[in-house]
Amino acid sequence: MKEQHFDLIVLGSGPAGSTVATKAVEDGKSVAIVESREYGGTCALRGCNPKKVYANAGTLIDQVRRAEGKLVVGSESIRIDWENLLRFKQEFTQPVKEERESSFQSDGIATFHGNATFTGPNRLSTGSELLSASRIVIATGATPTKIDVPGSQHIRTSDEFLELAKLPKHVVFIGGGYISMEFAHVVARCGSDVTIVERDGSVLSGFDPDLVEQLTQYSRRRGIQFRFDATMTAIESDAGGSYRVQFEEGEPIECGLIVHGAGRVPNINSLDLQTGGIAFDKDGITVDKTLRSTTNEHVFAAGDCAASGVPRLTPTANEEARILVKNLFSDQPESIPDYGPIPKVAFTTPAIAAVGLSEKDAAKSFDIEVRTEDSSSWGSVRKTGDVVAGYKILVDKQTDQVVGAHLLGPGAEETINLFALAMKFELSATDIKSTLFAFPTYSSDVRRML
Ligand SMILES: Cc1cc2nc3c(=O)[nH]c(=O)nc-3n(C[C@H](O)[C@H](O)[C@H](O)COP(=O)(O)OP(=O)(O)OC[C@H]3O[C@@H](n4cnc5c(N)ncnc54)[C@H](O)[C@@H]3O)c2cc1C
Ligand SMILES: NC(=O)c1ccc[n+]([C@@H]2O[C@H](COP(=O)([O-])OP(=O)(O)OC[C@H]3O[C@@H](n4cnc5c(N)ncnc54)[C@H](O)[C@@H]3O)[C@@H](O)[C@H]2O)c1
Repeated sequence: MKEQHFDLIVLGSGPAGSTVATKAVEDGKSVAIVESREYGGTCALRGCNPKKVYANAGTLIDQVRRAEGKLVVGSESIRIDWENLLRFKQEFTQPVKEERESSFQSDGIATFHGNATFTGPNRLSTGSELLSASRIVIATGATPTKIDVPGSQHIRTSDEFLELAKLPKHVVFIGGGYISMEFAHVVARCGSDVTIVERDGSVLSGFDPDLVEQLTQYSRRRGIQFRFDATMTAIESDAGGSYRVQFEEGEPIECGLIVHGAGRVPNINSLDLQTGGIAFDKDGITVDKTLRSTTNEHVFAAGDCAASGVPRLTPTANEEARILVKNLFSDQPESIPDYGPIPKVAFTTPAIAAVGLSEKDAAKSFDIEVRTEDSSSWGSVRKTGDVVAGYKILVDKQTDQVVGAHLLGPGAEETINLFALAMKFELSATDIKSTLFAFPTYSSDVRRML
């Protein structure tokens, strides 16, 4: 088989890989991209975007039901039609699958299909082609962590959940992180029973514990059940298509579907990194600050598969790709990602959001003032019907700067970006409070929070 040579080969066509390939070809490099599944990556096909279609349905139903007898009447007849929702979601994902590869090709990028594996420090096989390049970027994303219990083959991934044609009567989510909480809020609004099984004592560990507790109570009122401190021991299936989840302690749970929400790990196992001389550990490909492999000068990594120490999210993948392109062909790579404070949002209904330090970490480094309140009774929130809301803003007393912002409630997913902006550009709490915001909006509540 004849080997094809390029200036750059990119592995993976998610946010990180796509940005790198497109920018490098604009800079006049010969570029190839290899994708093992459909072109488009997780965010566009199996993550952020399709997930948000589902979350929007949950939020819409919730808004209408909460507004019953106040803003609207007759909401009892409104429901989510799962098959219809699936079709609507496919309107967003289907064109990506079809258009992304042809868009690369029209940009002059050579596209390959297959699971890339290293056959040398700068050589790869796609299974049917041999490729080499002076630079290789690994952007292969993340994959669900292995759950090691008998019967684990019955656990469906989030990819499969997003393609589900019919929603069963009872869904169990394993793990209480982003994926489970976001999907559970939709499933509950569809009228199915939902149980979240979490090995720790609470859900959403990256968010403010007090706001998480408020959200957990509210989720219970919306029909979501929680099984905390749970150790799953086995999954049994019966011929009728139902499952029984067994635990070390407590009653088993019968259900029609079990979904994986127990975390994702770098998707690097099938790359044969040893043959490529590329160091890695459980956090992913070992990279220096410029995102170059610490052991192979031809190789860089970005996004979910790189051990860059930041949350595995689309904005961080994009930032890494932007920086990595500057370093790829430089004799002395020196650009480093400017992540700034990274906002995080779980798209539950309502959303929970955070940026900057947690209260615990902030108290270690600063003399902080904690401004916090249950804001469920504030006018902006009450106008939408009965819902939960709260905030916790951490202000450094010495500089008057916000070092952490934590929000729960309607609009939290948007308002958190104001705090990210203010923190990145070191505005003081007084600066933010002195800014006029359009009223009545959720963001105008920020002045009251400060
Ligand atoms: C259900 C879900 C919801 C999410 N929601 C959000 C959200 O709301 N906001 C947010 O910021 N983030 C969200 N994320 C995370 C976000 O999707 C990822 O952080 C982001 O996609 C990472 O981009 P990436 O380019 O590193 O990897 P990916 O987008 O995962 O792309 C990697 C690509 O590499 C391909 N690949 C893998 N191995 C090989 C190989 N050996 N050879 C060739 N190709 C290979 C894969 O098929 C894939 O297409 C969500 C994730 C999931 C699963
Ligand atoms: N809105 C968003 O930005 C968003 C949404 C979805 C996914 N994501 C990304 O995808 C990643 C994966 O999401 P996720 O929800 O799978 O993971 P997660 O890391 O958010 O949460 C995993 C949870 O599962 C628990 N757990 C692990 N093993 C378990 C077991 N055997 N039994 C019971 N509980 C167990 C953990 O204690 C943890 O609470 C996220 O970390 C994030 O990077 C982001």
